[in-house]
Order: sequence, then C-alpha cells, then structure tokens
Amino acid sequence: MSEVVLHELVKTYPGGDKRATDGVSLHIPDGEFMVLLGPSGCGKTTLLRMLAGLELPDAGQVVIGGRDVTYLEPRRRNLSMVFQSYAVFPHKRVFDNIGFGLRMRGVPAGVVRRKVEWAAELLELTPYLDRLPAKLSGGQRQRVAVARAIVVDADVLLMDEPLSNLDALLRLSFRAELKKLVSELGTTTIYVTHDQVEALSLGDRVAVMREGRIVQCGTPVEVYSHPADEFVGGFLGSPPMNFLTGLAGGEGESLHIDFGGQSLPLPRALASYRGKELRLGIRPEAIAVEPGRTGPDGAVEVAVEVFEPLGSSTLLTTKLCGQTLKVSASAGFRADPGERLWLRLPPEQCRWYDPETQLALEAKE
Ligand SMILES: Nc1ncnc2c1ncn2[C@@H]1O[C@H](COP(=O)(O)OP(=O)(O)OP(=O)(O)O)[C@@H](O)[C@H]1O
Repeated sequence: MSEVVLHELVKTYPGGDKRATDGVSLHIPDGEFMVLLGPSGCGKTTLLRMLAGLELPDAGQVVIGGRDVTYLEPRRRNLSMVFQSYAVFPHKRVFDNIGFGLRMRGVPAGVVRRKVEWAAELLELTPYLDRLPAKLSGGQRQRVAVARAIVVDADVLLMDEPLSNLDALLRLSFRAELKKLVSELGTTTIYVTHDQVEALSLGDRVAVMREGRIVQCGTPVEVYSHPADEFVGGFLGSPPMNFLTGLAGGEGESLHIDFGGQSLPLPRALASYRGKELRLGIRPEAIAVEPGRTGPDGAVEVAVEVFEPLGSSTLLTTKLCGQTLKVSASAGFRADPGERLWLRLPPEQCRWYDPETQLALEAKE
C-alpha cells in the first residue's frame, strides 16, 4: 500500500498538436480509491500510463510511497494493472492466468497456489480454475484479470475502464463486487472511466478531467452537488445540470435574477453582479413541482414541452422564458405538453456561474 503523488505532469505525444496532459497534479493518500473521469481524449489513460511507467512524461514527477519513480521501469514500480480488454492468456487455464504475475516474480509454487486459491475464492472463480478462458463468460474473464492483478500484493492498483466490455447488467453487479473487494483489500487504487455513474459509485474521490487538466477533484457528493464549473455540472448527472442565463437586478436590499419576465431571488453575496448576466445551475431533481402554486415568490412558471415517464421518476422538459429547464418529478406525476406549471427552485440548491469563465461563484450568505 502506498500514497501516490503526481506533480505537474506534462505529456505531448510525438506529432501531437496539443498536450495530452497539461500540468496534472494529484495527491492520492494511501488506501484511497481515486477515479479519473472525463470524456474521450481528455488524457486519463495517458496519466495512468505515466503512473505505470508505460509512458514517460516530458516534465513533472510521479512519486509512489515516497519514492520518485518517474523514470523507473514499470516492473520495478510494484503496480498491478487491469485493462479494458480482458487481457487473459487464451491458452492458459484460469489458475495459470491468475498465478502468472507471481510466477514471473519467482514466487515458490506453494505460495502461488495459496494466493491463487485465495483470489479465486474472493472473486468466486474457484469452480473454474481448470478451465480455459474461452469457456468463461465475459464477466468471469474480467474477474480473472482482476484476480491476477490482486494476487501480486502490489502497492497500487491501476484500472483502465475494466468494466466497459461487460453488458449493462453484468457491469452493474461487477461494479458492486469490485467496490467491496477493493475496500476489503485497502490497496490504493486509481481507476479510469468516462462513465460518470461508475465514477460516482466507486470513487472515494473523483478527479474530473478535461483537455489534459483536472478541473475538479472531490468526493462524489462534492463534484456532483457543487460543480466547480459548467463543464463538470454538465458532464455529471443524467440528465445533466440545467444552466439558465439571467440578468441580475433589484434595488437596495432586494436582489433578483430576471429570465425575461420571471425572476428568482439572488444571494446577497452576488450583489456586485447587479446589471450583469449570471448563469444559474440547478439539478433536475432539485426542482420541486408545485402544481397548485399561484404566486411568483421564489417560484417560476414554465410551459411543459415533453413528458417522459421513466419508471422510477418522470422527466419533464419545460421552457422558462424560452430557455430549456429539465425537471425530474415523482413517478406518479402527470402533465400534458402545453400545460403551465409552477416550479420551486430552492435557493440552497441553486449554483451560480460566471457566464464568461463558466466558473462557479462563491455565493454563500
Ligand atoms: N500514442 C499516441 N500518440 C499520439 N497521440 C496520442 C497517443 N495516445 C493518446 N494520444 C492523444 O492524447 C490525448 C489524450 O489521450 P488519452 O488516451 O490519454 O485520453 P483518454 O481520456 O484516456 O481517452 P479515452 O477515454 O478515449 O481512452 C488525445 O488527444 C489522444 O488523441
């Protein structure tokens, strides 16, 4: 087990026109499950490969367990990796697949057997130890890859989209199994995914990446509830956070944001924005539908455009003064397209962003 420190890692591939990672720093305490999340091409895999020693950075440092390993060969870093493709040897039995890394390290046969049996038991592979991978399901094959990674007592576990080849249902059950397993092992784990649900479900913390940089790093609740910028708010959540543009106004003590005829109160901390445009961010499930509401105080009137029953909830696409606002209502809620509704946007659920920088504004009272 080990703490991992990444310091200002810069990497440009030969012939690449931009930096794959552009000065990434991250501190991952011993035993933490850190998820690197971001859209395709944002540099997640490059970061993981620099950690593993499969790529060398142009600048910056990788420190594992207090040791600078930036230019150390992969096999001398004591890491284990699980990749997206199952990467099991097709001609080796499950037992030999799991024990491969141990054998390569010259571990005595008796110890290999004990460790393989332990990992097989943990990952429910005991009945399959004599089988060839071709006779396993996708989920079982991926479990073999995980078992092989955990038997070697690595200081750090690296996982690059390990669930992405599994079908939706298997993915869901294996995700929970993996979470349990890693928390029991207590090994520092760095996990790459572009799937926001996976990131929120697995990570002790999530580092959200964009264009080679980390834009926000925090607990799942922090990054989901307090996105540092509009990109994070839009990337996390399905449907994503709503963003509405309005004009800050009001006299004296009174401060509000106007969307073109409909307005909401604005925190006093944002008084300096009077006369300027602001962006309001709010999650669809944070909005309360108030069918009976008749007054405009702290509420807005919208027109329903689309009504989608989703089983566990109802998704409404509405228009507020021409801007789209998605609302997640309760499962039993009914509304017809064209119907007008009052919605309450609780002040404590409203996040405020600068329209130019798209960065969150400090709006605490
Ligand atoms: N071997 C390479 N040679 C040149 N450019 C590369 C190479 N590998 C990655 N890149 C580029 O570096 C950037 C970051 O790629 P990287 O694979 O790290 O992103 P990612 O976030 O892991 O994406 P994905 O989720 O699609 O794997 C991209 O612009 C990509 O095109």
